[in-house]
Amino acid sequence: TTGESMSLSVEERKKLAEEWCKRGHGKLEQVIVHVGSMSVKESKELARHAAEIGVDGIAVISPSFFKPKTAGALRTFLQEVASAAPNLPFYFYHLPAFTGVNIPARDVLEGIEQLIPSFRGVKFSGNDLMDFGLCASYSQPSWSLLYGVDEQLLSALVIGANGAVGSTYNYVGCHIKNLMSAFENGDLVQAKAIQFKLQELLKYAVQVGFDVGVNKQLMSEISGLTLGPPRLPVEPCSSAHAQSIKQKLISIFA
Ligand SMILES: CC(=O)N[C@@H]([C@@H](O)[C@H](O)[C@H](O)CO)[C@@H](O)CC(=O)C(=O)O
Repeated sequence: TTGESMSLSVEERKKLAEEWCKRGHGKLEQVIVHVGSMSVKESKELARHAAEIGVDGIAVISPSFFKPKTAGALRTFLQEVASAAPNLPFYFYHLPAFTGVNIPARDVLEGIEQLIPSFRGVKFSGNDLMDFGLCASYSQPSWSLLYGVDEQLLSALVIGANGAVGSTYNYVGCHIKNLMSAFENGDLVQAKAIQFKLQELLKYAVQVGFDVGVNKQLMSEISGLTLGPPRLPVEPCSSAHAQSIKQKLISIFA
């Protein structure tokens, strides 16, 4: 997922983007690199680098230390970053739970297509489905509306999401693909059944403790790949903790 890139150094971020491009070639439909940062200068450097290595798009989260006070200020920040890679599809990444920036995404979109000709959509990771609906009705046909609250995906699909990016899709991705296909085929009974399963899993995970460190350990336990510990201040999660969530997942999605 994207948010974790904020804990990496610029050099690490560049290296990671290069590896994703290299290893994703022929396997992934698209590689979209997050280039947001507290420093607009650093963001522009990452955007230029992303263009050089041939990514398919870039996404940007709002700075969160000195927060933009208005939608206009945030748009100007995004415009400045986009100008460093004007030919790359550009996405605004709305992640209020982590940034603490609660400016409605719809306000950020106002007139953005004039300011950023490469603008191609939003990754919307907020809970506010009215704001998401307003983004969907403002959206242009060529834009992607990627929804990022996994437990609410079906509601967002109804309102206009045409894609999904979320942390749990690292291990329930195949079920979520089925949810999306069921929705496209008008099979709401099946779509709801899958959404309810994911909600049940997340209810359990939140009860026992669920954060980025837990999610990372869970990804390791499920994939069998050693992914390493999270970076401080995120605390590592024990194997036993992740295993209990894995067992729940197996029993729910069996
Ligand atoms: C606030 C948050 O962590 N949102 C997640 C969701 O995938 C979330 O983990 C999931 O819906 C469970 O609540 C993603 O949208 C964001 C994310 O994974 C990231 O970029 O780090």
